[in-house]
Amino acid sequence: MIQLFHVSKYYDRRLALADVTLEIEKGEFVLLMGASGAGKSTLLKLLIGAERPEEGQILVQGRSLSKLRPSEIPVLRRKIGVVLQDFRLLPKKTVFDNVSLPLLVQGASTVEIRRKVTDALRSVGLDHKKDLFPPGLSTGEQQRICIARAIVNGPIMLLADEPTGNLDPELTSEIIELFKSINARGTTIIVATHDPNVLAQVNRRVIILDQGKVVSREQVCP
Ligand SMILES: Nc1ncnc2c1ncn2[C@@H]1O[C@H](COP(=O)(O)OP(=O)(O)OP(=O)(O)O)[C@@H](O)[C@H]1O
Repeated sequence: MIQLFHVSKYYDRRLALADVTLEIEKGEFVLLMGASGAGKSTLLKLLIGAERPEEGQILVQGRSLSKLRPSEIPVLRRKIGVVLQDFRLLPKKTVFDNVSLPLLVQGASTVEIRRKVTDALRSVGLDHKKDLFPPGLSTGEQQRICIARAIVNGPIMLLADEPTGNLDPELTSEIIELFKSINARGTTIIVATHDPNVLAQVNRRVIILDQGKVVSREQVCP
């Protein structure tokens, strides 16, 4: 699904990722851990084509990202759902409209939008809140809406950057359970976090970054 070969990324002359080589299989649920500044977000940005490496090669489904034409980047993005710590929901749009945004951008039909948004909202258990506005929802619910928005396109992989950063341990558990159920349906999931609560609940492979280098890529437990 994802292969990185000797990938290095610099911001100006500052090294953010150093000679990273790793592989993530289809259907894996991987945690990306490391201290602040270790390079977790940078790695996720490289995978969605938001940043480009100065050295090395990144393949997603066997295709080299460096060989994608600019017009192909949006096609790649459609295959990848992204969940961030700060929700970035539009406060004046309903839950339904927020989740439908990625489909609207692609010019999906009204019928397709209704079907896919309803499915995504059901997956996160919030279809009954579709007509509400984000400020009227709890923090955990807002994060679940973000997850619905990220999966509405049926992505091949879901990348989450500190998705539980604003949540208490109970809500963190809810979100992790949701990721597990999405992963069980076949979506590859990569979660960047330094939250030990996430590590405690996700007994899967952990890739640890330290100052831009991969220092461990253990299979913690199947
Ligand atoms: N746009 C940028 N311009 C310059 N330097 C950057 C930029 N983005 C990240 N960096 C630097 O690159 C390094 C890696 O940052 P990155 O955000 O990937 O780390 P992180 O592990 O995600 O950290 P955090 O957990 O705090 O989000 C850091 O030294 C950071 O200061």
